[in-house]
Amino acid sequence: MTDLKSMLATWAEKFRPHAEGVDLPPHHEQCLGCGPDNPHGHHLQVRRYGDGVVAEHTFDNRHVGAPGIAHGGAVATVIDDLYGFLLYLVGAPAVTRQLTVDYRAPVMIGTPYRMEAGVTNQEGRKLFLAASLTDRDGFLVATSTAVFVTVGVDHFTRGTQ
Ligand SMILES: CCCCCCCCCC(=O)SCCNC(=O)CCNC(=O)[C@H](O)C(C)(C)COP(=O)(O)OP(=O)(O)OC[C@H]1O[C@@H](n2cnc3c(N)ncnc32)[C@H](O)[C@@H]1OP(=O)(O)O
Repeated sequence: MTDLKSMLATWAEKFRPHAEGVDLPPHHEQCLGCGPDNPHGHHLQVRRYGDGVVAEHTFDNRHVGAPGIAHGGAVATVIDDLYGFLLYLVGAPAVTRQLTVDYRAPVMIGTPYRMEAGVTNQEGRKLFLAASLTDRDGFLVATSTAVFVTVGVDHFTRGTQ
């Protein structure tokens, strides 16, 4: 279980400007999307790309739904986590309030995809986000939108005592 205090201790290093092209730090070691120590996780590696973020990702047999095809929930998980890296650029923690995925074509197991995400609008605490998943030929296989709402540290401490 990730210790909340140690996660918070890393925030100053995370929620700050990051250089273009450099790997962004995982949310925490056990994060389902990006944690390097989670054996069930996706181990997503994400870089800053202009005002957005980008990742190359390949789903494996742990994430299969229909034979040979990534489970839609696994795809949504990775997109949701990709959005979480935009928060470093925004400079504030936030959580997913709404997530939509338009599955335009099957996401194949063992096939590398490029994922991009960016902030389309910000209104008060609301962050409006968008993402896409394309194959090596640039064919669009999925698009997504999300609303994240910024929260204070108390959001993460609630229910942990
Ligand atoms: C940071 C380190 C970790 C990062 C990891 C990132 C990757 C993973 C991301 C996740 O998986 S997060 C986990 C899944 N999400 C949650 O557990 C969130 C559960 N929901 C909540 O805790 C609350 O609903 C939430 C904190 C999001 C909002 O509750 P609040 O009571 O603080 O706010 P409120 O409901 O009043 O909404 C705030 C504003 O957003 C607006 N809003 C809410 N839902 C909306 C929506 N769907 N569309 C547009 N606007 C929306 C709402 O109208 C309002 O606008 P105004 O401020 O203008 O009045």
